[in-house]
Amino acid sequence: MIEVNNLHKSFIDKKNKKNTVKALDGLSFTANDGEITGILGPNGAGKTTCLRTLYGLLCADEGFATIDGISVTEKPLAARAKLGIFPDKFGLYERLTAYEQIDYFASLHGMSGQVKKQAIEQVIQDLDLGELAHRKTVGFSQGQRMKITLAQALVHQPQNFVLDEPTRGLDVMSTRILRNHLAKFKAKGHCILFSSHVMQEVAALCDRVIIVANGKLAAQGTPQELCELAGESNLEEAFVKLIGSDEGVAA
Ligand SMILES: Nc1ncnc2c1ncn2[C@@H]1O[C@H](COP(=O)(O)OP(=O)(O)OP(=O)(O)O)[C@@H](O)[C@H]1O
Repeated sequence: MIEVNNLHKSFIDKKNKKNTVKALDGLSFTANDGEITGILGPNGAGKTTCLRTLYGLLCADEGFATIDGISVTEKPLAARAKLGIFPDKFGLYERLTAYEQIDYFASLHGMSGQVKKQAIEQVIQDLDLGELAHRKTVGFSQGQRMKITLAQALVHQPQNFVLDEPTRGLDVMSTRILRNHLAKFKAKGHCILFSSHVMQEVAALCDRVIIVANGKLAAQGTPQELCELAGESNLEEAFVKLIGSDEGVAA
């Protein structure tokens, strides 16, 4: 379970240090086990800032976040051990093979010996990476890169999984593979939190949707509840009504 409580984060404009940008302004929500929770918001709403705070890349000015009850600031390593991360920007070490890349991340999570070997083989099998496993990752397609990133996020079998716009740049087949995996993790009782501004994806996948605008919670509920709340028949119209603008909306 992931809990975000009253998160505040401002950035100082590097050119004009008197200017600050408020990225998070008291954001709170919970993402439960056995559910896919979507963070939906227009460009600049604070989605990535929130997720970066969860995985310890940013430190909130105020408020706190916990992963399975563990504070991400007080016990960052213990919190990270419970978390698989699919970040907004991902790179592969192109001199390594896919297997070596996954192995490296498994080692970073403290795995070793036979346990590590079995975990790598399991994730390679689960994500159908057999043919790619011993190729160097240089030249991998976007979908292949996505799968390796997914494998390195999952190799330590985390209970919670955070993804920042995971389907960007993916074709239909890769998007379907990713969606199927998210549905499988959900069925096994994992907590999945992902950000998006693609309405169809959120409506199709999410049990609950957190709508963020200007760094705050604008509304939350099932896609159906949000439509009812806004008095609209589809999530896109409901979203526009609930945030009071159509800026940054992707259909
Ligand atoms: N390192 C930074 N320095 C300055 N401003 C930042 C920084 N990171 C984020 N911001 C600002 O904080 C606000 C929230 O940005 P964030 O990337 O969290 O939004 P987002 O909801 O993920 O947007 P998008 O959908 O466009 O990816 C924006 O105004 C952004 O310009």
